Amino acid sequence: MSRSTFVSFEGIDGSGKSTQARRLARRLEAEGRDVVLTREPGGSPGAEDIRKLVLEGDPDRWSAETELLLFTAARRDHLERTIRPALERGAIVICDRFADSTRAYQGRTRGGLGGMVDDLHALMIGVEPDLTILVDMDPAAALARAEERGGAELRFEEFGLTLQQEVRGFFLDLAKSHPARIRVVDGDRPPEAVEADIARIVSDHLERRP
Ligand SMILES: Nc1ncnc2c1ncn2[C@@H]1O[C@H](COP(=O)(O)OP(=O)(O)OP(=O)(O)O)[C@@H](O)[C@H]1O
Ligand SMILES: Cc1cn([C@H]2C[C@H](O)[C@@H](COP(=O)(O)O)O2)c(=O)[nH]c1=O
Repeated sequence: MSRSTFVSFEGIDGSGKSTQARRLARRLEAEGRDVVLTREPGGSPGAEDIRKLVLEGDPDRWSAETELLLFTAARRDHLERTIRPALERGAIVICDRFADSTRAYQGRTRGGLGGMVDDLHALMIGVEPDLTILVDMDPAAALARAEERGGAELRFEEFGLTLQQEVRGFFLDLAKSHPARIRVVDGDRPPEAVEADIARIVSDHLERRP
């Protein structure tokens, strides 16, 4: 019987995904569980190289289609080298962004390549998280946080608030159509309060898994 679980975090830039993914990993490790904390794009040596190609430098370097292929190539390598081996040994994988980010950014708001995103996912990835935590918050507040943090991704600046609002709306719609997998958490609260909600959702999920 497999005890593996695949949890992803999604949300707009600056919403607190990485903070909460780290907190969840620490909490589960403290319970003595085997946890792999990873991220996308990235999470394997090859995928981290692709991350640099796609996120750094001139944002117009790649067409929308090429960018989609790069994100998909990174995910395939990440899946083969990090996610699948961890799940096969029964670990809990916590991934900061996964395929819902491609659906949002390349599929809708940036690339408008929805059909191609779905086809490539079916052909090359074929895996969905068991549970997705959508950290939801107002984009203006998230931008203020990211600016305070410093070193905000170039992509965030390029997108601007209108696009982040669209991404937020897309994620919320996706959550409505996948209520069993995607759980929405209000990210605009102190980190401890957000963490407590996520801990409750994850521990319910772990108790109920087959
Ligand atoms: N609940 C919170 N309240 C206030 N500040 C927060 C909260 N959660 C995270 N932060 C701070 O906001 C900034 C962005 O957080 P974080 O990097 O976790 O977001 P993210 O969603 O992973 O961002 P990105 O997608 O841009 O990488 C960091 O400086 C972090 O310390
Ligand atoms: C996985 C994935 C990510 N993106 C975008 C979303 C963000 O703007 C950056 C990643 O930055 P983060 O600080 O690591 O959150 O990349 C995307 O457009 N498509 C994807 O599939």
